[in-house]
Amino acid sequence: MSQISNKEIEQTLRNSECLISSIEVAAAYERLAAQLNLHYAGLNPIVMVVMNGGLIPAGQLLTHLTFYHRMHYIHASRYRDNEGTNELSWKFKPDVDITGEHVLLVDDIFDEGITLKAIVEELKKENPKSVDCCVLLNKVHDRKVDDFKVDFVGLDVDDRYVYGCGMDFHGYLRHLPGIYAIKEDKIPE
Ligand SMILES: O=P(O)(O)OC[C@H]1O[C@H](OP(=O)(O)OP(=O)(O)O)[C@H](O)[C@@H]1O
Ligand code: HPA
Repeated sequence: MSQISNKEIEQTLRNSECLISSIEVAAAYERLAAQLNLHYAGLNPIVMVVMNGGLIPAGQLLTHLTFYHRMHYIHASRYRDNEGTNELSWKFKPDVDITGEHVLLVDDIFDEGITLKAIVEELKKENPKSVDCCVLLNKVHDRKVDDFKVDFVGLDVDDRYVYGCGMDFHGYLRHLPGIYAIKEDKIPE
């Protein structure tokens, strides 16, 4: 992803509105961690971070976990092929044997679900004991992939392009501690 100027980023921040505050996000991590702590108590799972977006949610969640776990990462991204269909491009497949293991995927957002559905399908080929998905955000719309649901959701978010908490605006602003979107009247035509 190519660089954009600091001026453009500052303009973006001025045109942004906060949809979910850092306080609400922090509370969501605590709620999610409480659910995960109940579910995984004694199960000794592998927590697999879906890079890049899952990095910050996982980092925040992991400090609240009370069950023993190992941490790995996976890197896959959606792209549109020449036919306009969504494909998943693998950048890093985990180099860990997950056969017979409980696996918890952690990502930032469940949008259409293309990414997590494809990752889960791929991981299931290795016969893990379980594969579950935890996301900070669920984007609310009716364009989800068929026959797939995530298991642990922090918060619902409106059907807008959002950034912060791991999610990027042209590769930037993943570090923002709340969830932001461009103000409706500032979205370019
Ligand atoms: O539910 P979906 O419609 O599949 O979209 C969600 C996925 O898209 C984003 O990743 P992206 O491929 O943009 O890469 P990134 O993690 O590097 O931002 C996000 O981090 C999720 O993994
Ligand atoms: O709204 C979004 N923001 C950032 N990355 C994303 N990937 C899917 N949806 C989004």
